[in-house]
Amino acid sequence: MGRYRVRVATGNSAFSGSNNQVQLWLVGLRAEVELGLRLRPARGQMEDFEVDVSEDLGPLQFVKLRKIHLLIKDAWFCNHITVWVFEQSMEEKEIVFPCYRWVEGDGIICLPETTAWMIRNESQGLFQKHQEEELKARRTLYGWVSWKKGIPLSVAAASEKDLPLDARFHEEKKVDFERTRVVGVTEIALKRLYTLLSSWNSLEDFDQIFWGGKSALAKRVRLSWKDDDFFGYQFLNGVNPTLLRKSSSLPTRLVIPPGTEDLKAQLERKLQEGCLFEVDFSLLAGIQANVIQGERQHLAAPLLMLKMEPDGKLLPMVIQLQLPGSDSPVPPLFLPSDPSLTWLLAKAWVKNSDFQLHELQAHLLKTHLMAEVFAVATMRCLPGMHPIFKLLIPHLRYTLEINTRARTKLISNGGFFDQAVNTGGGGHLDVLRRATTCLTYRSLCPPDDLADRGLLGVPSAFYAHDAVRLWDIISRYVQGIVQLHYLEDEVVRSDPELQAWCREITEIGLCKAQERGFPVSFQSRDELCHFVTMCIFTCTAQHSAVNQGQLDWYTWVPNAPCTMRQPPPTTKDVTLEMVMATMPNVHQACIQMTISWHLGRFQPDMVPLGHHKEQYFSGPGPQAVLNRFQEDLYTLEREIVARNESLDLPYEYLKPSRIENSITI
Ligand SMILES: CCCCC/C=C\C[C@@H](/C=C/C=C\CCCCCCC(=O)O)OO
Ligand SMILES: [Fe+2]
Repeated sequence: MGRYRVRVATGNSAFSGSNNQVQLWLVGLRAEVELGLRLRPARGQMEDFEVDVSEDLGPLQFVKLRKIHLLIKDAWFCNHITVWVFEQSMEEKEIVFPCYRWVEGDGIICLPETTAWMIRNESQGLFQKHQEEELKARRTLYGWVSWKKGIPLSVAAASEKDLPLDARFHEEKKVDFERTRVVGVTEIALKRLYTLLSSWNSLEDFDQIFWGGKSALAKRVRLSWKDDDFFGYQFLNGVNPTLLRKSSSLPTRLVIPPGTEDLKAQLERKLQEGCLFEVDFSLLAGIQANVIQGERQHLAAPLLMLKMEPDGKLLPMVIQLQLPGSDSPVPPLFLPSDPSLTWLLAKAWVKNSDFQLHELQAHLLKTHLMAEVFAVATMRCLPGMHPIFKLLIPHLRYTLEINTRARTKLISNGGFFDQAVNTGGGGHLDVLRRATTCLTYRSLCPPDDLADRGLLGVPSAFYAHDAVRLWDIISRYVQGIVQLHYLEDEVVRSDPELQAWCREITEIGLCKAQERGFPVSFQSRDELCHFVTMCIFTCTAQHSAVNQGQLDWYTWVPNAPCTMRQPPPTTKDVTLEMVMATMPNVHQACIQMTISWHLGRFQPDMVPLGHHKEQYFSGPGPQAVLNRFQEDLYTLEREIVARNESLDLPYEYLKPSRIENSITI
């Protein structure tokens, strides 16, 4: 018996309130009581009321709530319920029941109090029963589907409308997203009209559709894209810093034609000096090129060799556009000393190939589709009271919807890839399949990946430096939360939901990825922390590193052409007509610019890394860990700002304030 003050907190997004009435119960260890209230929750409001309860409820474990609709069903977004208990001769005690979900229909929802997971073993199985019922319902809502064979599984939803309400964009996000789509489609139409009667026979003609440049760096790209150091820089710190690797030997595919022995000597010297680097696009070899509006597009599978200069500049040394084969046993090598248009076209072929692997492998597969697997497995295996659910859920916001939209608008039949990309028309799916077969656990963990690629400690590798710093900061955050809940390794080993989650990701979502180093169980807190750090890094920092740069590096189309309309050159006499006949046409270029802006622009409702408002945990321990996380991020922010001040090209994509807390675009 005692007096209780109850606070009902409603979400702040549009339509979060409800005209339906809400009924509440308090459930204690010894009894439960219906509070007899009928409140209509209002958007953004916290509504308090007090009740005297005659029964001895015992320690509160759940709040139960039900929305009652007479005529119209009106979903309610409940943030949380907080209860203060005033009992005789005891000081007031605050108990929080997090929700952060839509309450639909008229079923009863059970909210466990935030520390429930810690006391679940002593509480007569009440929590166990709740967890089982919750997961049973979640497994119905969140199903797996194989969208295309050979790539990670996805959520079972033909379009975003089929997703559960809790996985949908909130109103503000949806309105902004749809508005941007309309703006983009309108811009394409206007540019088509504007260029109908104009010439398209010089590289400067791309200016006709480059309206003002969507960013300062995009304007710089337009001015400097032809420069070799600017070209090389992008493989270190551009929109795709994931392919560059330090050479440990001359690649076997690099067949040196007779008469170019001095090139071989230069390469070997750079190799000995430890400053030879390479980017190999062999993954594209043999991929079927797209046919766009009846016009066959073309693909290459380049190898690019670069040298790291003492001043940190990365300069291209040689480009081989095709793998040696029966029809071309010694493919021509293109050099900086070639005629300027020839060398420019060879570099353009490299950047077109980089566009394919960036968007399909680095961006879509290694961030979006990985995050989707984490999201579906989390919803299917971890109950809301589980500490790893609470740790991860803020980093999974909106990902299922943005990925579902990508499947219906970008990589679908008739989508962006089919309309304007030379791997479109099905080749893009083969690239995804090939990339999936070489998707290792190590490649998703920067300390391992960058060590394997020889990029640790390279002074001008700013992505590499910032990625390792962020990894360490996120790792400390994850360890802080894990150590509060798993006091020894045995607790990890004996957590059935956690082990099921691990298996669901590796064996189901990633289709038996244990062969590629992914774990099928966690034997220690360290193993758990490493994996969860990878999850959060992938959903935040890594996506930021490969998404934001689309706006800066892809809106000046010649710098990263989305398609190539003529075969790669096989001789050195390249004309401007050949270059313009190869580059994307006006329509394709307009589509590329619009999509790059749509995906790379700053999201108005973005939540910066570590600054989500939802409080899934409570008590001083988790709050102290989160506070330390935010402090570490702010320290890194200041470090990056200071470093960037001395750079001609600041590297901004891993500034914590620019990293979104989840993949939402
Ligand atoms: C530029 C190619 C991107 C390839 C896919 C990589 C990552 C997925 C992407 C998500 C996009 C999701 C939806 C975009 C839909 C835009 C459609 C606009 C035009 C239209 O409506 O037809 O990550 O950002
Ligand atoms: Fe993205």
